[in-house]
This record gives sequence, C-alpha cells and structure tokens, in this order.
Amino acid sequence: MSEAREHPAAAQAIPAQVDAQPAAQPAAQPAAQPAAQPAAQWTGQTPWTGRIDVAGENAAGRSHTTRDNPLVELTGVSKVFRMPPRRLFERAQQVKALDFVTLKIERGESVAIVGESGSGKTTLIRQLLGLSTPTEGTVRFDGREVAAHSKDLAWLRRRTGLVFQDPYSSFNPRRTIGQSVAEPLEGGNVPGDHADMVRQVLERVGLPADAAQRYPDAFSGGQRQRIAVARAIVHGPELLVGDEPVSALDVLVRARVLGLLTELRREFGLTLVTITHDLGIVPQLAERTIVMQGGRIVEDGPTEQLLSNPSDPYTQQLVASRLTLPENTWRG
Ligand SMILES: Nc1ncnc2c1ncn2[C@@H]1O[C@H](COP(=O)(O)OP(=O)(O)OP(=O)(O)O)[C@@H](O)[C@H]1O
Repeated sequence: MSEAREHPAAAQAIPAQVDAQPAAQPAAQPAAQPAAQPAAQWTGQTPWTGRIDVAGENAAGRSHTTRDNPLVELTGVSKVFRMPPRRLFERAQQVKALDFVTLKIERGESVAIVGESGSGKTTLIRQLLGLSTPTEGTVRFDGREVAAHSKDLAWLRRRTGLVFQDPYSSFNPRRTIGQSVAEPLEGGNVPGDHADMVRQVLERVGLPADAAQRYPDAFSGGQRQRIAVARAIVHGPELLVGDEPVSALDVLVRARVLGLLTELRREFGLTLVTITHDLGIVPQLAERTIVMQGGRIVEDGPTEQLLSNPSDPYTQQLVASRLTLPENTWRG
C-alpha cells in the first residue's frame, strides 16, 4: 500500500476525550438532502462553491442523485505486476492482482470490499483513485476516463478523499494538525480561508477547538483517525475511500469512528467505499458488500442478504468465521 501514500489526502486523526465521550452530533440526514447547517459550520461543500468546474458542470450544489452515469465504473479491469527475476536465467514473475473486474458504484452508495490478504482489494481502490493504471480495461469517474487523464488528475483528487489504516504513520510529526488537514485545500488550490475551513471540519469530527495548533503526538489513535477523516473530507469530496480505516483501533474506538463515517456519509451525501478484513463491521458500514478472491469479484450484493445467505463458497467461509461487534457500540 506504499504507493497510495502519494495521495494528497494521506493523513488524519482525534483527541482521546472525544473517544471517551463523543461530541453530540447533528442528526443524520438523507443522502440527497444534506442537513441545513448554521452559517458558521462546515457544510462539506464550502471549498466547492462557485468554483470548480467538474466535467463541464459547476460543482456548487452538486447532486448525488440526478446524473445518469455511475460515480465509479470499472470495465474489464485487470492489473498485472511484473516482478524482475531474482536470479540470472530465472524468468520474470507475474502477479495478476486484478482479473477482469467489472463494477459500478452509484452516488451515495456505501460499499464494503472484503476478502483475504492478497485478494486485490487495495489494487482495486488504487485503480479507482487513479493511483495506478490498469493493465487492461477502463476506469471511469463520473463518466470521465481516469487513465486518459493520468498526467493531470487534480480533478480526481478534488473529488476523492482517502483514509488509511494506520493513524500513527499518517501524519508528519513536525506539522501541526492544522497544516496537515489543510493539505488537500492547498494541493487543490481551493480558494477561501483555509484556516477557517480546517477549524470547522475539525470541529465537525469532534476535535477540540485548539486541535489545529497541536502536533500529532498529542492525540490518541482514535483521535488521529478522526483527524484523518477531517483531512480526507476538508476539500468536499464526493467519494470517500477507507483502506482498513478502523482496523488499528480498539473495539469501542473503532465503533465510534465507524459511527462518524456513517454520519458524514448521510450528512453530505458521500459515496463511501471501505476495504475491511472484518466482516463484523460491515452491517453498520455498508448496505452493499463486494467479496474478492484472487483478483476477482466472487460475490456482490446487499450486505444483509450476502451475510445471511452467501452464495459463493468463499463468502460462506468468510461469513462462518466472522466476528461481530457488540450491539450498540458502533454509534458515535
Ligand atoms: N506493487 C506491487 N508489485 C508486485 N505485486 C504487487 C504489488 N501490489 C500488489 N501486489 C500483489 O498483488 C496481489 C494483490 O495485492 P493487494 O495489496 O491488492 O491485496 P489486498 O487484498 O489489498 O491485500 P491486503 O488485505 O493484505 O492489503 C498480491 O499478490 C500482492 O502481492
């Protein structure tokens, strides 16, 4: 997953007291109608207002429900890694990390991608974020082919955010939280008062008012992962991708961060794609689940149905071995 750290939204975090006593959050809203916020609050659309032209449309007031094309579409995507021979006369090795994957993700969906280590989950999200180019097939974001624009993917960076697994290595220890969270705003040349946007988004994820001036080591793992979420959404993306975003956290903190992701998704109409090894968190997180094995999608369906009545033998194995979160621990 080292290549993925090139992504500008590669950091995040949260304060310990927040995880002990989560801040009161506004009630969840339907995806198509983001909650009305007081003027002083971050709306998730601030950086976009009147500014970025997305595929010929002004993104201000963007709709997650009215456009015809899916937000993400992969068609026949394969990815082959060629490894140089380790010894003289040895043949080069090839790994087919993705094997003819076809997939559509609609606006506002929450999708979990599960599967054993090496099944191709990370390679899949790297394709859809334009962090890697497919060996064959096409990846489209909102109808626009990603590889065709691979020299300049600033448009895709503005519309996507990424939260990594490790809340400890996600931040530069010498940068304040405010500086780290502002990176996508700076990288995307987003106009406006960055310090104010950062303050608002940190507040929204439940961080104390002075968090922006502090350094990463002042925060717990759960707090850092909230900061990671703040950094991934500060520029108002439509797609939020989590690569095992809670697996490094203990069970109660994990549940609260999952609750935060769920709230943000509903509040701002985000499309959420989350990689996880842990089938136990999937029902709280995603209404659709994709199961990968050996670079292929072996099952893709509504989470409830897939967990209660898996049709693929590999999914059956995964479901049989899953752990579940205790009831009522996941709400933030
Ligand atoms: N840069 C690379 N060079 C060579 N092989 C790679 C590279 N990236 C991934 N692979 C191989 O591709 C396959 C799929 O890897 P990938 O990281 O996508 O799996 P994963 O399901 O995300 O695994 P994990 O859950 O352990 O992160 C694996 O066999 C992996 O070793």
